[in-house]
Parts: sequence; structure tokens; C-alpha cells
Amino acid sequence: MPLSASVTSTHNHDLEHADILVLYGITGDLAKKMLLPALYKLTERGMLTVPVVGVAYSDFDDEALRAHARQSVIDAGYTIDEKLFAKFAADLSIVTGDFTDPAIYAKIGKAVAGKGFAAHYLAIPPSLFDKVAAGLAEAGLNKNARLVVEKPFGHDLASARQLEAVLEQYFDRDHLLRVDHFLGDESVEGLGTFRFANTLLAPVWDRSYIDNVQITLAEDFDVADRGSFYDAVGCLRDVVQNHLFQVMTLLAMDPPNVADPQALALEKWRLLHSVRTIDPADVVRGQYEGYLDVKGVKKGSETETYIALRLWIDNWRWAGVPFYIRSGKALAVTATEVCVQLRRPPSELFRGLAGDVPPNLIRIRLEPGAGIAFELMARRGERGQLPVSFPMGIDFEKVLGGQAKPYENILHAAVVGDSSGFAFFPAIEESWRIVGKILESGKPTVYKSGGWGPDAAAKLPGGDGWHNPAEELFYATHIGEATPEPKHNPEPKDAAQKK
Ligand SMILES: NC(=O)C1=CN([C@@H]2O[C@H](COP(=O)(O)OP(=O)(O)OC[C@H]3O[C@@H](n4cnc5c(N)ncnc54)[C@H](OP(=O)(O)O)[C@@H]3O)[C@@H](O)[C@H]2O)C=CC1
Ligand SMILES: O=C1O[C@H](COP(=O)(O)O)[C@@H](O)[C@H](O)[C@H]1O
Repeated sequence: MPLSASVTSTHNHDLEHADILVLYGITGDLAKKMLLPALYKLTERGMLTVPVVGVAYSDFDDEALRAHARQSVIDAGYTIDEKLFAKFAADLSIVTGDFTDPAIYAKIGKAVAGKGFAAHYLAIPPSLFDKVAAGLAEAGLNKNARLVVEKPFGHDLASARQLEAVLEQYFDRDHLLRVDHFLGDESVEGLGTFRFANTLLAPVWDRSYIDNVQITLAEDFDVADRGSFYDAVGCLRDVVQNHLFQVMTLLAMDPPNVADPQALALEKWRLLHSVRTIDPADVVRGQYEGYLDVKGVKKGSETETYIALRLWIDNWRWAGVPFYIRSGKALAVTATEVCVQLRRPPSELFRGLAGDVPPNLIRIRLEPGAGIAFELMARRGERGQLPVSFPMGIDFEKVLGGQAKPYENILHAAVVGDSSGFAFFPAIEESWRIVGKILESGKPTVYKSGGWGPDAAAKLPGGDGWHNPAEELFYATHIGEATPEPKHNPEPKDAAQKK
């Protein structure tokens, strides 16, 4: 199918509003941490108006599921409002069985019979996506229904294409949605607003003024009880090829000519199409010490729990500007942050500052505590004093109010049929093409928990090194709060970070 036809068919705003949500994998980790709390919050916001049928293998009945949902909501940090929870629970039920057994589809058929249009949401191991789609089709449950599949979509370009082809045998393109929860993340979506609603940034947003762009998704926790899932996937496939490429795309793309999901999808694809296939020499992999002891991890596994890479965008705007992306488990902090480093001024009028004049930075914090901080230079105090770097920023939650969680947006879009919040298959193909030469993992370097990954990764950016995110972005609202020792880099950059 030509790209333009694919855009028209998959980014159609006017899909059917579902009358029932069928949630496969309701007893799983994602459902516990994200989906059940999100459904509760949607109930609170008056945005969940359809019954939810969960499906899983466990021997749960409706009451056990409701108790599980209650605990999930509490564990997510919400206080239960009993009246609200009763409303949510009344519309929550479960069907159990094995997805490889045709009997389960007959049971699901009974649960959805006469209920209208169904949204079948697969939060299950990806190896089962095609089997469940086939089972639904054999039972006639692909009619008057759409299929929503979690990530990862394939494990390389060939398998993604194969999965798409298999799923399209049972659900046509208009009825197939591929989840990337970063597309439901308000802070990630806000990157588009930041870039395209501010003319201030437009003139500097290219190779003339930007030295490099860094994107970090750091997690201070390890793989915990997700060993068997994670070991088959690794960091690159878990968060880089999908989530962090969404971030990179929004940072680097050109503005769409009109505010419409189809134009946006095409611009994103155009950007990804210009990204050079990553060279294995531009990648550093790591594995945290102790990973091999995690339950579910294969003996001697070489799966990476950390990856840092450099990529290049071969277009007019970005030629020669490196984009650095890194992510890892068991690192120093939990933070997803973009740091755009601007070029230094062309003439050094302020020599004498310890080392070079620090470059201007634009830090865009995506989570936790979304916000933006510009690190600028200003003269401080009396005449003759050297300029200092100070952050000028905004904490979005404090100033603009709270945001819906990504899975509230994803589940809502899955039910109401808003396809613009889902991944566009030609963009998924480009993403797999970009990482095509680095999927085969070499032996990762072991790193200690609580730091910033393998030493070799520190050298990847050269020059000024990584601008590590802190636990919280430092916000100063006026120059009086400037500090000569910026709080956002808790560890001073050491010599190893310089080339
Ligand atoms: N966990 C996370 O943080 C994230 C996960 N995802 C994605 O969500 C999806 C689910 O992941 P996750 O929740 O971690 O996986 P889990 O292994 O924790 O859960 C899998 C779910 O599928 C059910 N299931 C598995 N096999 C069968 C079967 N043969 N028949 C019936 N039910 C079955 C399980 O039922 P039972 O419990 O009864 O065995 C369980 O409800 C994956 O695609 C993953 O990539 C995406 C983002 C984050
Ligand atoms: O999809 C996944 O994403 C999370 C990170 O997303 P966030 O919104 O929680 O920051 C990651 O921890 C997990 O391993 C991965 O499967």
C-alpha cells in the first residue's frame, strides 16, 4: 500500500466508539501497574462509559478481579473513593482460560454477545498477539470490533512486517491499533507544542545553533520480576526503538503544514526516513551487576540492560548534529529528560571562567516532574565578576496543573476510536530499519547499580559529555536564584567524560 494511502487509512479520526472493552492480560504486570489504575481514573473523570471484560489464564472470578483491581489502584498511590470504586467494579468482570485453547474464544463470545462494538486490547506476551487475533477471527469476534496490541511490535523489521500481515488477515488496517504509551504521554506530546507554538525557538532549532541533542531514559530500579520478558527483549527493543524514537522524532521533525493527524504522521515518517541506519561502532551496551541472577534470565545471558547510542539525521536541518540516546535499568536516578546543547558563542569574551564558558542548555524534563529549564549565562553581582550559568525554568504541574497519565489517554483513545494516539506502521518499519544493524547484541559490559552505566558510554558524546538529569529539574524563577554551582549535575563531570 502506498504511504499516503496507509496514512489515510490508519490515521482516521472517526473510528467507531466501542461499546465494550475486552482487556486481555488483566492479571499481568502492565494491567496491575498501569491499566487498572488508569481505568479507575477514567471512571473518576467520567470518561469510562463502557463495561470492561478482563481475560487471563489465572483462576480468578469477578470478585477476585475486583479485589485485585482495588489493590492495583491503591498501589498506584490513589485513595479509593468507595462510591466511585463500586461504579467501576460493577462494570468489571473476567473470563478465564488459555489463549491456545479455542474454548476461551467461545467464552469471550458469550461475554460480548449483544454488547455492540468491541475493542480487544492485548496486554499479553507479544508471542501470543497473532494466536489471539486468529482465535478471535475463528470465533467471528473480529467483526464489529477492533484490535489494539501492546508493544513491542515485532522484534525486527521482518517480524514486524510479518506480524502486521498476519494481523491484517483478521482485522483490516482501520481496525488495528498499535500501542506506544509515549504517544499517550502529555509531556511527550508537549514537545510538539513547545517547538511549534513558539516562534522564539524556530530560528535556533537546527545545525546552525544546536551542537548536540541528548535523550535519556534512566531508571533507578532493576528488571525486578520481569526477567523472562525482559531477557528476550533487552533495552534497545524495550524502550529505544519505540518510546525514545517517538521523543527523537518530535524533537527533530519539521512542522506539519496543517494541524491534522495525517499530516503529523507523514512528517514523523519523513524524519525517521532521514535517520541513518545506526553504525554498531556508535553503540555501547551494558548489563548491571546481578542481572544474571534474576529469575527468568537465561544462564550467561548477553541481553543489555543499558544502551547508549549516537545517531545522525541526514537532512538539511540536522546534518552533522549528533543525537545521543541512552537508557538503562539500575542507574543513578529515574528520569526521562532531553538536553539540547547549543553551540558556544563564536568569540570567547568571557575567558577566565573555570574552563570554557558553559554552553547554553535546554533541558526538557518529561518525567517525573515535567518541566523545562533553559540554562543561560548572566553576570552576577558586582562589576568584574564572571558570568554564571543559571536555570530559568517552569514546573508544568505547579504552573499549568496536573496531567492525565499516558495509559488513561491510550485506553480512552482505544475505546473512543482515536487512532491518532497510536503508532503508524510505516514509522514502525523505519524505526526497525534504523536499528537493523545493532539488534544483534555483542557482549555487554557489566556496570554497577546506582551509577550512569558502563565507563565506555561516558566517552560516547565526547566534548562536554552527558548532561545527566538530576532527581528533579532545578527551577529558578528569577535571576536572584542563580547559582554558580548548578544543582542539576550532582556529580561533577570527570575527566573520563571528556574526549
Ligand atoms: N509490564 C510493563 O511495565 C509493560 C508492559 N508492556 C507490554 O504489555 C504486554 C504485557 O506485559 P506484562 O503485563 O508485563 O506481561 P505479564 O507476563 O505480567 O502478563 C501477561 C498476561 O497475559 C496472561 N496470559 C499469558 N499467557 C496466557 C495464556 N496462554 N492464556 C491466557 N492468558 C495468558 C497472563 O495471565 P496470568 O497472569 O493469569 O498467567 C497475564 O494476565 C507486553 O506486550 C509488554 O511488552 C508495555 C509497557 C510496559
Ligand atoms: O514500555 C516500557 O516502558 C517503561 C518506561 O516507561 P515509563 O512511562 O514508565 O517511563 C519501562 O520501564 C519498561 O521496561 C518498558 O517495558
